[in-house]
Amino acid sequence: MTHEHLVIGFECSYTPPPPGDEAMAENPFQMQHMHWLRQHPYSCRENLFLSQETNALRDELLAYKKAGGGTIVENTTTGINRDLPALRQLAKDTGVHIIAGAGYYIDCTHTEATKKMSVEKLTNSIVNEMLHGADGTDIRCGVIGEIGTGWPITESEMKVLRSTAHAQAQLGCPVIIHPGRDPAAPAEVVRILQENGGDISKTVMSHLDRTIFDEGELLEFANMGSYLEYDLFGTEMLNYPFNLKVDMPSDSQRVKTLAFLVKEGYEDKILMAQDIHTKNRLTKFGGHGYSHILKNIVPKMLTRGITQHQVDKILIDNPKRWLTFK
Ligand SMILES: CCC(=O)NCCS(=O)(=O)O
Repeated sequence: MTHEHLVIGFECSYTPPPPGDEAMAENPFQMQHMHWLRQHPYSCRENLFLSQETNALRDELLAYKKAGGGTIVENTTTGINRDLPALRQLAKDTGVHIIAGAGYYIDCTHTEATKKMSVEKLTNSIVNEMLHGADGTDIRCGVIGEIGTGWPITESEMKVLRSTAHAQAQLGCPVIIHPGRDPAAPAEVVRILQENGGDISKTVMSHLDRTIFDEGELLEFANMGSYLEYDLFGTEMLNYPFNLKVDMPSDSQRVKTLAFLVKEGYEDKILMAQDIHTKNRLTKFGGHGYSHILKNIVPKMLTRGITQHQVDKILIDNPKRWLTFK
């Protein structure tokens, strides 16, 4: 899985509940609220602290391993409460390889100190997280990202993008991007990375499921050469609170889009994940858990014209190639 979170505090994305449901914001987390939480995952404060569920996460990772999973890229960057010692402990306890992410999430999580940093300083901080260790530990990150960008891209996000490209040019390492919620956002980020010496063939564009809907626009973007990541498998909701104009696709629609991209020749560029970042998605609380793709989505893909060989490319070969330093 190339885009997951295990230990994350996502309070930056808190969104007030719809009128009439205000009390849900502070309600303790309860099983009887699970349907509501699936529809409004960012409107109950307690749901945003996946980091409180270390024991459940250990069980999740053991179940993931049993389902055939070997590695998880954990994309929690500075701003959303990265906890590298906790990740190291989870990896030791379960034998699942966990690859941590370097760099910074979206603008609203940048501190004043981060906003004041020059591109050179930001580059050095990212390179340091990759080569020597992050957050005062000796734990080195294995990818840059998820690097957070909004729409429009802010000045501070622009500096982080430029420093990401400079760090990638130095290290030959994998990069993963969280684009803004506009169909034009992914291409704009790719252009900025390219102009600053980034390697697009080693860059993942995340969250395409909620970003590009038109097939022509998708092919145009695919042609720019990044990996194309569909990473919200398991998330089905009526009203997507971060952009009410967007209809969040179902898992069946996601599989249809993957089959389309495979038919168009992009099987070497597709990546998949579940981007779990709230508590309600854990199996402990009746959610789909980290094994959803392996257990439920792969069998569906095989019934929709995607071969086992192509599934292996998407789940094994493509992640391996992306994660290998040049
Ligand atoms: C930290 C998790 C994250 O950024 N997830 C993306 C959610 S969405 O923007 O695709 O809704």
